[in-house]
Amino acid sequence: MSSLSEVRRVAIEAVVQACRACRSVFNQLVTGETLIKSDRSPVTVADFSAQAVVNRYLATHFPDDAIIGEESAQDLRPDTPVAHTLCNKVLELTNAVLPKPALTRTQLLDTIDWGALSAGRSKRSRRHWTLDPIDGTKGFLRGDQYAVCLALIIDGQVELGVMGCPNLPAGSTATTTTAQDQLAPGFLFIAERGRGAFSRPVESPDASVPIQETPIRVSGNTDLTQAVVCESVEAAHSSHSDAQRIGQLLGIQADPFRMDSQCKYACLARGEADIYLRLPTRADYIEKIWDHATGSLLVEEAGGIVTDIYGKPLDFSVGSFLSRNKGVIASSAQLHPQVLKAVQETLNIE
Ligand SMILES: Nc1ncnc2c1ncn2[C@@H]1O[C@H](COP(=O)(O)O)[C@@H](OP(=O)(O)O)[C@H]1O
Ligand SMILES: [Mg+2]
Ligand SMILES: [Mg+2]
Ligand SMILES: [Mg+2]
Repeated sequence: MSSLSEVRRVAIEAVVQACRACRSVFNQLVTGETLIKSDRSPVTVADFSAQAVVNRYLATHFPDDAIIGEESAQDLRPDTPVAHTLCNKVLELTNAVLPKPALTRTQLLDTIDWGALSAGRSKRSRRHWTLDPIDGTKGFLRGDQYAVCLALIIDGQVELGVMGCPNLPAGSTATTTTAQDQLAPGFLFIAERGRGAFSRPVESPDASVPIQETPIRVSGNTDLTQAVVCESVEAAHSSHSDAQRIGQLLGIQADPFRMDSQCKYACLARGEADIYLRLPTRADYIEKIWDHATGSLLVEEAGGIVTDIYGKPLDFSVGSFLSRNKGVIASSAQLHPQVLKAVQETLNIE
């Protein structure tokens, strides 16, 4: 079994290289490089490539570990010109960042599907990874925020989280990304259970200078009137109207800070926002583990609390879905009881 420091090192390297693949595609994404999945959500060549990159690192270093990743290679496998073009683009992007030897087409497809192809392992193993190769694909397509999110789960608990946020500026709650932000290195966040949460640039502007990690903490603000609430840009992912009513009840003055992806958890963890609300828009939607595993550990290790709208901790022990939870409320430990009370009053939860 590898040491935790080796696991941490590989996870960081995998996320850094996946961020590199995402960045390289962003400025050149053209029609035909995005697909609409059966649930009507988008997926791009960068999502596939980032999943291939991270899975390749994990499969090479930890061949016995199971992986639950968001994407599947199903749409790249058909013997059609569209699938071939897409697959070739993913292959080019992936091989540009992975160490040699280059993957073949078949190896690429099997690497993307590594988690599913080796699913038997997850039943036997106490530990598995979960990966969202691009969380916030809609943000990525708009040129706004997105995050490459990798987490290690052992016995149903998230033990390690690494989040790459290539477009995230330093300490600004601006919702749109400037051309300058896209040129900056962005931020990478690391959380280890019991060992704290840290921030560093995704890459060093100067390869000869070692990258420094800085510990991060949630905000110490206890004045709700001054609190900043963050929520999804997409109203379909979190109810903006319920959040507005909750904000009024709490006396919050500022407009919500809307941002795509788990960058919201990162902004909370580094004290830039005070509250993250993810309020159900449909009774039948169940959150996926890869949308929350990394971000929730980051906030907890930065001193915050993450629960669902019932006040229950997120339960990562039941497969790919957070089927025992509904919505998310995250904030500093001081603010959480008041926020939870306001959420429950507004949503008529007994
Ligand atoms: N009805 C819904 N409610 C909550 N989350 C949803 C949703 N439909 C899709 N999502 C998830 O919302 C994620 C993006 O979150 P956010 O709005 O915070 O950026 C998507 O991740 P991907 O972008 O990885 O597909 C997707 O999994
Ligand atoms: Mg998606
Ligand atoms: Mg996601
Ligand atoms: Mg995704």
